[in-house]
Amino acid sequence: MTSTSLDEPAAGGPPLLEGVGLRKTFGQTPALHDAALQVRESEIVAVMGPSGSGKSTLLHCLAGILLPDEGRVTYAGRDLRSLSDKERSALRRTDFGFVFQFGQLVPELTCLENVALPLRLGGMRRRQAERVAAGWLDRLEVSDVANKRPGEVSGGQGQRVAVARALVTNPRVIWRSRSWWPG
Ligand SMILES: Nc1ncnc2c1ncn2[C@@H]1O[C@H](COP(=O)(O)OP(=O)(O)OP(=O)(O)O)[C@@H](O)[C@H]1O
Repeated sequence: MTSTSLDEPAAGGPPLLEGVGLRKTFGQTPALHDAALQVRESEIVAVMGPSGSGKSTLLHCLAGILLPDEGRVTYAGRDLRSLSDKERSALRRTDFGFVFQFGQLVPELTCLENVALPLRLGGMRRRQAERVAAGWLDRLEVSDVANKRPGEVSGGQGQRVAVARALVTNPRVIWRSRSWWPG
């Protein structure tokens, strides 16, 4: 598994997000072995590697979704392990935008409600949250599916709705998880 910076990182300054010495094992299966990654403000990074090499596990540890067995993750100078579950959830809601590989949208909600969900969870009123969400659906060119449920839209439309939901809170870190495909 390797990481590549896709642009010139902002010069100097500490990394916004850093993982050091990360290890994670699921039962007998080692997923991460001494993994490390640094991301600076405004930097775009691709993590590449074969299926099962630990990319999702790495991203989940860096985002505080999973706690590594060993190692440290620091975001904006704060060690994620020092935060409570509630604080880590709040951080994910406000600072991280995630586009998952599968099953990311809530099937019972319309696409508009899915995009508005992070804002609603943050306490925004429905009408305002849906107005902001509608703006993102428009930017992603999927306004026409706003009132459909995820099961009624194409795979590409669903991915765009998921991207809109990841961006709706203006997060500082955006994750896009997708399997590497050889060839
Ligand atoms: N919840 C889990 N329980 C048990 N094993 C797991 C779990 N999640 C991941 N693994 C195992 O950990 C290893 C790394 O998985 P991970 O999902 O991080 O790989 P990946 O590089 O993201 O794969 P892909 O490109 O196929 O999505 C694999 O061997 C996988 O089977």
